[in-house]
Amino acid sequence: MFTQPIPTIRRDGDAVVILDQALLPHACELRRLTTLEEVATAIHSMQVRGAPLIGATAAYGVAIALATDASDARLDHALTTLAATRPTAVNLHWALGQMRERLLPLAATERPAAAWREAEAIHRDDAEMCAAIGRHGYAILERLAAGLDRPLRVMTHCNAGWLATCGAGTALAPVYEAQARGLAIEVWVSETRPRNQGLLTAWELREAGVPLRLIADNAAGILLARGEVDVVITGADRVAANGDAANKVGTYLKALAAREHGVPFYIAAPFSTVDFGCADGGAIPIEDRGPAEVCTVLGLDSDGAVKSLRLAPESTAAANPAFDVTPARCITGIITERGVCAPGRLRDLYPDAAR
Ligand SMILES: CSC[C@@H](O)[C@@H](O)C(=O)COP(=O)(O)O
Repeated sequence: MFTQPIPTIRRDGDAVVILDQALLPHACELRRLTTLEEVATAIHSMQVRGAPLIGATAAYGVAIALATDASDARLDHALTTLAATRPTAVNLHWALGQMRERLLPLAATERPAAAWREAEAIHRDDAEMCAAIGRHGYAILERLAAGLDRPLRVMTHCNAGWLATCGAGTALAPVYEAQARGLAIEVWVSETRPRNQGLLTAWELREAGVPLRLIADNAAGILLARGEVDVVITGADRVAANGDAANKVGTYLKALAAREHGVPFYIAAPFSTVDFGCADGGAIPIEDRGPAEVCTVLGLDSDGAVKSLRLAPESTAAANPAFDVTPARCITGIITERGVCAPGRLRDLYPDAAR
């Protein structure tokens, strides 16, 4: 199974150590989180990011919160605090729901150890789900590559690689599987303004030796129109019951262009990203992260120091919807750990799901 070059999160006694993604790809630092408040800040500020990783981190946050006080009131406080950190990725709420369900029936004395056990299980399961998504997605790539005398060209958006999960990633898991099996592949990576998660994708692919080309977000249309993309695969932060999928802002435009030019468009996501409680994409809450991220950019100065640079004058009005919703009609299929399905057929894969 894929091994993360640096664990995105790991337990360290009664704390966790995270890879701080706020500085990547310019600086690689680990951070130890020891309190509920530190975990909540790490999620909100995107030191940890990516729907599956946010879910696992929140689960560890509950375990950290219960270390000294495992009363009902403390559990409730931890769940409420963590639930308020980010609204769109449903994995957060799914993981907190799992923790609540397991811990609430237990006596307070039993909860701390059980909380760590459950958080570690969520962590482990996510890595396994990524591996299964990789295998199912690989079958699609292998089929599309049949007969080609050049590498298969995959386009992705945002970062849905190992950095966004506890394993190989979601959208990038099939890419890593292809690399492991020797299928020639190259990846178009869009920069993903305003937080530039595409730079994280470029970083992890380059480190892994997967050929890639970084593009400005707006270059996706011309590449799809020219026939320079064989397939688009992105992750998701929440998939509604009808298959509409919320993902990083900019995904929708890629899906529209892919449809126009007859290029297959796949969403890769585990069960923890599926929300049967949302009938369609209109019910998915979209995070607005405020104007500052749009008006600034993070980079390295000529002395090699990580700096935030102002792009637009201080008083410039800006809007920053962080996600958009791709309608099911623009999605060729959803790659899950249980297999691939048409967007409207998720229930067939999860007949046992309550929510
Ligand atoms: C594997 S998570 C889904 C991704 O495709 C993507 O939208 C994402 O990384 C989440 O966004 P982020 O805002 O960086 O936490």
